Amino acid sequence: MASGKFITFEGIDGAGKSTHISFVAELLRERGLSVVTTREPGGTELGESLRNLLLHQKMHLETEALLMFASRREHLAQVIEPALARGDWVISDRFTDASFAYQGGGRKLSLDKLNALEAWVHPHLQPDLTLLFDVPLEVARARLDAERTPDKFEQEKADFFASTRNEYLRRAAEFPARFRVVDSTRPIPEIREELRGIIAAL
Ligand SMILES: Nc1ncnc2c1ncn2[C@@H]1O[C@H](COP(=O)(O)OP(=O)(O)OP(=O)(O)O)[C@@H](O)[C@H]1O
Ligand SMILES: Cc1cn([C@H]2C[C@H](O)[C@@H](COP(=O)(O)O)O2)c(=O)[nH]c1=O
Repeated sequence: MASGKFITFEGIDGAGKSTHISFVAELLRERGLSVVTTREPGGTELGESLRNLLLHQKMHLETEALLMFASRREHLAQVIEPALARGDWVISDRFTDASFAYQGGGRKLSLDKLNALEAWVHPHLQPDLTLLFDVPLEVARARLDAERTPDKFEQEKADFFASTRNEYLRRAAEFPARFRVVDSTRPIPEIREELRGIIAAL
């Protein structure tokens, strides 16, 4: 049996990543693949409870990072690892790059601590492909403002998102074999064409 692959979607809030998840899942299903879509923080019953705390309650930045990785540990054990072992493909709306970008870049938690948590929680697993939906802050903010009541992260100021975006781009440059940076300022159909090409190449 062909082994499944692990694809993650990343970007600052409002970049447009969630818009494309069902499209990519459908592209894979059209090829006869079994696909699991999930998200972080969340993806399990415990993870969704942690998500509610993480998105709405103020906490120390290290508590925030630890809870992100606690949610991830449960997610890996209950959802991601069993799916990959079955040969399914897994698409996750955010994974560990978000911790580096938000807790590391945005909140300035040391990268050493994040590297240690990553090495503890998933020493041997990395996504096969990470799609980074990249937009300037103003574009992301305008998309969010049009939409919903902001959560704890979405209420952060522009410099937080500038640092978050920079850390995402820094990681994309550090791991070019895994990342594809998608210019998400373009119209949705244009982005979909690019995604079609990326998935075909995978
Ligand atoms: N390329 C695009 N052009 C115009 N609008 C877009 C584009 N992509 C997404 N949008 C719109 O922007 C809004 C935010 O998109 P989406 O929910 O996909 O963002 P997101 O990156 O997943 O945000 P979050 O991480 O906060 O959930 C939605 O209203 C969506 O329809
Ligand atoms: C996995 C993860 C997420 N976050 C932040 C990023 C977003 O602001 C929220 C999740 O909301 P979304 O609508 O699903 O994008 O959580 C984070 O700070 N650190 C993480 O590891």
